[in-house]
Amino acid sequence: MTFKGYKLNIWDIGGQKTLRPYWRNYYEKTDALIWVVDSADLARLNDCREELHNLLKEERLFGASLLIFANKQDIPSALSVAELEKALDIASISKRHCRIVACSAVDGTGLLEGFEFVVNDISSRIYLFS
Ligand SMILES: Nc1nc2c(ncn2[C@@H]2O[C@H](COP(=O)(O)OP(=O)(O)OP(=O)(O)O)[C@@H](O)[C@H]2O)c(=O)[nH]1
Repeated sequence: MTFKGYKLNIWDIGGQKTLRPYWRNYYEKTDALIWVVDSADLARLNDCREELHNLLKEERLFGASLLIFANKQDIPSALSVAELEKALDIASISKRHCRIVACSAVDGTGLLEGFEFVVNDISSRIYLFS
């Protein structure tokens, strides 16, 4: 995908438990993590928080920008960004460029805002070190 003149190579990696051991195959040279949360699925929030915080311990991902998409905002019962920040303990994520953006993959809300954050954050890093 090309966005704002940058070519993005994006891998959609399944979140199911059986697929999680394969996540490690994608850590090398990853510039950004996009963590998509089902904001309407309260039952999986604890698991979601634990997996996210475990993933962030991975040394090879220390430099990666983190975008959290609070997806499914089109569903009336979806948690707000503020509620998700609390449930996922986002405040404890330090030393990392992190943004949480409300979105809906169904109607497209928030997707541009999220990708703009990712691309701006990565590009500012690239220019800083080049
Ligand atoms: N209402 C609504 N439904 C959505 C939205 N995004 C995805 N879905 C639905 O949620 C279901 C699961 O979507 P997937 O894209 O398969 O979810 P996934 O997270 O990629 O699943 P894994 O790859 O197994 O982790 C599908 O029925 C989608 O249509 C959204 O923003 N709003």
